[in-house]
Amino acid sequence: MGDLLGVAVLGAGHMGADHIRRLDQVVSGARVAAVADPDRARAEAAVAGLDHVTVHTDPVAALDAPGVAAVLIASPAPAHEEALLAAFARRLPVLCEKPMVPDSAGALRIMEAELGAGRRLAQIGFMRRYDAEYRRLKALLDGGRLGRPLMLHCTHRNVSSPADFTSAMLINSSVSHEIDAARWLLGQELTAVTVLRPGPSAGAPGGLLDPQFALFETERGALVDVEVFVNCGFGYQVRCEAVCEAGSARIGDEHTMVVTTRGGARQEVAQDYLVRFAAAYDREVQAWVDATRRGEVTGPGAWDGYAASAVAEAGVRALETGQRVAVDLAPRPALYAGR
Ligand SMILES: NC(=O)C1=CN([C@@H]2O[C@H](COP(=O)(O)OP(=O)(O)OC[C@H]3O[C@@H](n4cnc5c(N)ncnc54)[C@H](O)[C@@H]3O)[C@@H](O)[C@H]2O)C=CC1
Ligand SMILES: O=C1[C@@H](O)[C@H](O)[C@@H](O)[C@H](O)[C@H]1O
Repeated sequence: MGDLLGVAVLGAGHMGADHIRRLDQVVSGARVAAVADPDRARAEAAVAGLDHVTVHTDPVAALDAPGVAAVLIASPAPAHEEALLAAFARRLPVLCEKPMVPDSAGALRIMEAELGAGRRLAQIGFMRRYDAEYRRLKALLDGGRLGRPLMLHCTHRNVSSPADFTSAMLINSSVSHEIDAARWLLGQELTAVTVLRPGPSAGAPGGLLDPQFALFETERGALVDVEVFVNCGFGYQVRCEAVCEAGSARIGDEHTMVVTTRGGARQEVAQDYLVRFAAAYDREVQAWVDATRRGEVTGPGAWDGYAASAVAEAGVRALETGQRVAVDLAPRPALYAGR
């Protein structure tokens, strides 16, 4: 047990509990050493049957628990900044669920703290970079066979949204995935955003502006559009089509079983991200554990978390004002060069 990476998991809700199961049963080289959740019963339930795990209601106490050498943050986004800063103060490497923080000022504080630590410590949970389909698309675009990418058409649908979901969260929680994926796929920063919305769906909880349609501009003239619809009621659908000068490529069509019976065929549709992206989360956490054990950070980092927060913040302003909003990105520190 001594040579396994001891991980403190902060937050034992949907993602935290799933990551605890993953660390315990799927990933090699790590173990859950501590868990923290203000809801103690939830934390205890998430680690039931695991040995040598301490349970805390205070996340900072979990960082100081015996055997903790790394941290996985799966608390709600407003709690991420405090947890990241506490981890950095202890030089603990972190895998932090997206969004890194909800606002760009908080994201700048995170980068400053990491720069103060003198080395990269944080990986942000943009798991699409570990999804097999997204990786194929990235390799195809990088290979140049399709020519210069002109547009990405993206769809992001959830069956339903959590009770506390706000109209801003369609952008800074849900679309944060497309913001990161577009930056990564195109190798470009996003420079401006416009958000339109049809009349809300009858399926949207009162007051929620759902669906929305975001249009991003990039630094080298590409366009990225995203339909986000978090109470569509019928399926978890995440699609992306790249349209390039010499061809197009599309990922995310249902990749599940097709059952044909007399007179018709029926195709399954995933109902949530834990199913659609199960393998991506597995690869993401294994890659993080492996890199952490080597003393490295190889995945999307604090710069990517910052860029996503800054673009999302502009997107929320675009939603609220109905205007096109330019993204104001700080200069990229040398620590994050080339990523
Ligand atoms: N990568 C992905 O596809 C997904 C990422 N997420 C992200 O994961 C994070 C958690 O989301 P969910 O698990 O869906 O939320 P959740 O609401 O199911 O669970 C959050 C848990 O954190 C606990 N908590 C609240 N404050 C805390 C604190 N200060 N320290 C420790 N725990 C605290 C809550 O009691 C709750 O048990 C969010 O950042 C969210 O954006 C969520 C869903 C999918
Ligand atoms: O990250 C996620 C959630 O937080 C978000 O609320 C969902 O819209 C996304 O599909 C899921 O991947």
